[in-house]
Amino acid sequence: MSGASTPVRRPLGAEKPDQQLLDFVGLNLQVEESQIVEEPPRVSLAREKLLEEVTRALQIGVDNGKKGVNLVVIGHVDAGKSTLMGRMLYELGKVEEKERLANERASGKMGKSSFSWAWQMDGTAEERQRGVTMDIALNSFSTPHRLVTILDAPGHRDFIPNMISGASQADCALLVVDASTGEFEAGFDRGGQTREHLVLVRSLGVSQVVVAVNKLDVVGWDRSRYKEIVDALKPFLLQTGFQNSKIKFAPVAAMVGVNLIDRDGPDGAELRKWYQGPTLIALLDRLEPPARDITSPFRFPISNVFKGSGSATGVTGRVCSGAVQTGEKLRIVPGDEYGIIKMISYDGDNIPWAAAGQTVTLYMTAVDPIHLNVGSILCSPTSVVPLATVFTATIIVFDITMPITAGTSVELFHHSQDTPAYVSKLLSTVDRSTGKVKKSPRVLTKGLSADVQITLRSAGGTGKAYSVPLETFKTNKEMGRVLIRRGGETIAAGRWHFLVLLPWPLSHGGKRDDACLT
Ligand SMILES: Nc1nc2c(ncn2[C@@H]2O[C@H](COP(=O)(O)OP(=O)(O)OP(=O)(O)O)[C@@H](O)[C@H]2O)c(=O)[nH]1
Repeated sequence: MSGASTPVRRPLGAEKPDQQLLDFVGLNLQVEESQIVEEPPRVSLAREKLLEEVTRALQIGVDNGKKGVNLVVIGHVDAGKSTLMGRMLYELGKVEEKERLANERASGKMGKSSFSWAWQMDGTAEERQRGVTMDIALNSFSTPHRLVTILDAPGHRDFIPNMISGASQADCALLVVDASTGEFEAGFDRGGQTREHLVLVRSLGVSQVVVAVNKLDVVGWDRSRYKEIVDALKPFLLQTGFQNSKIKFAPVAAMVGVNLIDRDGPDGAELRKWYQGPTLIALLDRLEPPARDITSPFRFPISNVFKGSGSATGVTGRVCSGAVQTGEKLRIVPGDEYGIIKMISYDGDNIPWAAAGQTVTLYMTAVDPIHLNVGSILCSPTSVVPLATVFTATIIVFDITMPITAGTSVELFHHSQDTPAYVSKLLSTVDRSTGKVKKSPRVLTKGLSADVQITLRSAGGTGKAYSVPLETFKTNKEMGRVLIRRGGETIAAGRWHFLVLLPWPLSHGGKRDDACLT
């Protein structure tokens, strides 16, 4: 089973290296970390009290009443996603002038000065050398009413698995399109990532989208070009399932910082002649916070793992459901291991608890880091997420050219995990316009809705089938969504309905969701 992404470069709230440990290294007196026995922290609130406090805090919001939202930044390769985010962080005072100058100098030295803003987000040497984002970059900023966690996704089709991992942690999407001649079309045509990203995020439950029509400086702030792009995108967005009221557009130029925070100054003069609408930041400030399922059992799919200080291991992800506090013991699925939360970090601050909808880092102790993997789920020990190897799902087939038949090999994406599988049975199709059901179809073609059975393949040479921690859509929406890919192309999105569970002891605590059969 392969993890979709590499360790996060800049985890929210990542700690500085432990100075005491560094001193020991310097003196050649380093003690084995396993010898340092730390007393794990204890929980401070009873469960009812914790839920009361979480409910109250979420109602009033954090940091002077700000509500948190998770925003995935999507779009075709080179649309300007990282530049937009880098520039926005600077305009919002999240990037020091000296850091900006350092990026400008260093990118200039490499002959890549046009990427100097993107360097704020694209932190690895390889990304900077190639001028492409490869993995999800995490960052955050505040608007007057929102605390926005941003997940800057790669645009290149080779890195779609990383993009899926980012999108599955998001509540809203910021789509960046390149307005320059021919470039919008290249991204929007079949095979471009504009369409694919939009379909993917919508299938993963994202229902709000803000579109930044970028690089308008390149086309001389041509109003008709802006309108042409809005007119082309709007019907597609509606068709993909976004509601009209949840779609917003803003004309911008990320590179020169026009209409991000304001459009004052000479660079914004042309735009001011024909645009009086909101700035990009004003649109982001109105994003609706997600519905938070804090009373369901705790579920936390791990999207990144890194070494924290001392004996703790940092795991980053978005809480799908429930709430936890420091000192709580969590079960790691798959496997039989438990760990204890030593510390919780949100937007760089240590916080006492984390709840559904928040992207946080949990520093886990009392567990060997070998058991903490990208794609694993941390969950409440009293309500363990079941493991499944065969299940049925209702899928919507995307715009494919080669039909799906029984036996088709696929890659199954669930949060940050991709697993080899195959479509073992075609159960039925439903005509989406007439509602007519057809049993046992022979093939599935584009646009169909179908019930299929999916079986995970066996792990290379072991003969033992893979299993994934999942729940039916009815039990937990965020744990019940799946994307199906074949040969680097996303061919369908689905919802789990029925799990054939692994026998005890592999699936401790799991229950058949027979209600979903009806
Ligand atoms: N003229 C102009 N160029 C821009 C603007 N925004 C971005 N660019 C340029 O477009 C190129 C690509 O920008 P990136 O920010 O790396 O694009 P990206 O979408 O993050 O790319 P990937 O993440 O690799 O898909 C860079 O050379 C930027 O300088 C803009 O508003 N105007």
